[in-house]
Amino acid sequence: MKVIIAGAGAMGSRFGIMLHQGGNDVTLVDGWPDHVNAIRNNGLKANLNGEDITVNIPVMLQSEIKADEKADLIILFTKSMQLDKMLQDVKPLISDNTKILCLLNGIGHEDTIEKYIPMENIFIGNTMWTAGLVGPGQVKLFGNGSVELQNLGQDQESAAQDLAKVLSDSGLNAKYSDNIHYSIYRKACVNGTMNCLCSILDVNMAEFGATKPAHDIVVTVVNEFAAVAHAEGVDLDVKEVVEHVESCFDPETIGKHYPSMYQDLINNHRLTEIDYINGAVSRKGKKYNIATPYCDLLTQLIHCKEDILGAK
Ligand SMILES: NC(=O)C1=CN([C@@H]2O[C@H](COP(=O)(O)OP(=O)(O)OC[C@H]3O[C@@H](n4cnc5c(N)ncnc54)[C@H](OP(=O)(O)O)[C@@H]3O)[C@@H](O)[C@H]2O)C=CC1
Ligand SMILES: CC(C)(CO)C(=O)C(=O)O
Repeated sequence: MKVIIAGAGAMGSRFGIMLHQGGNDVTLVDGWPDHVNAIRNNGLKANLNGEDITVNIPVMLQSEIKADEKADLIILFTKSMQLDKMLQDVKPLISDNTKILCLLNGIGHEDTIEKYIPMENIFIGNTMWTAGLVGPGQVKLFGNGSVELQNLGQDQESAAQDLAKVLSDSGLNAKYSDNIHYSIYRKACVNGTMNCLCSILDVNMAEFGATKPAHDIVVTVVNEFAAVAHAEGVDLDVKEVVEHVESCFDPETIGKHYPSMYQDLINNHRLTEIDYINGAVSRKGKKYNIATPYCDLLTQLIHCKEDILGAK
């Protein structure tokens, strides 16, 4: 299958490597010249569960995209803020049959994708895989993960099942979800707690989980997400979601991971996706007249930290 990874940072590199190793014809597309040049000149270097590997995968800058080769599948892995621009740039690679899979963290990306792609070709989901960008052309990948996905268009369930199989055949452990909006809110609860709190407190997920107030904070934030989700017709099982969030504390699984927001803000002084996670819940709370004080404060604290660190 001809797969384009649109946004080949940490996660795009992980999916690119695994799909390439699984026998797919993968091309990476990214907007960061140093990263693209490093991969082109030296291969994509990864520390995969402790083993150093180099993988040679074709790579191009968004500005180098040509219309001569159409993709079967485009996996979107930009940061939320870059999604619209990436969709505009990959247009030449899209035919009537090209499927688009969005696995970004955050809520509401389908509103952006629908502007460019017909509904029957859109598939959305989320992932518990992790990845870290060490520097241009270099990633660190450890632990296990999973993917959940579903079709947005009607009558596309079998296409979504096929897509899950393509990912699973490459070890990505993907499942069809019959209620992807539930799964997306459930994952957003993980990001709405772990990403901002680890960044503010300067800790990894296991270290946050070991603090006494961690459980109460997680419960309060998840309840705010659940209230807003309910107003949108998605009924979260709060107890189950809290358990899912707290499973990330385990140092034997992904507890030692510093969430992607930490990597952006603390390591690289880059702007964060907070407005698509807790910030989205705050905005929706205002729309539905639901109080979301923890999400409001966490969003503002992350914006304070972006200002303090001069994030760009
Ligand atoms: N990392 C993780 O463990 C996980 C991340 N996610 C989600 O996946 C999506 C992609 O995240 P992730 O792979 O972490 O994103 P990355 O920050 O690693 O990469 C995203 C893009 O940011 C740009 N970029 C990153 N670092 C630099 C830098 N130092 N200098 C210049 N440009 C840079 C590059 O694009 P450009 O130059 O075009 O701006 C890159 O394609 C997000 O929605 C994230 O929340 C989901 C699960 C886990
Ligand atoms: C790994 C995980 C689940 C942590 O919140 C994540 O999605 C991220 O790092 O953004």
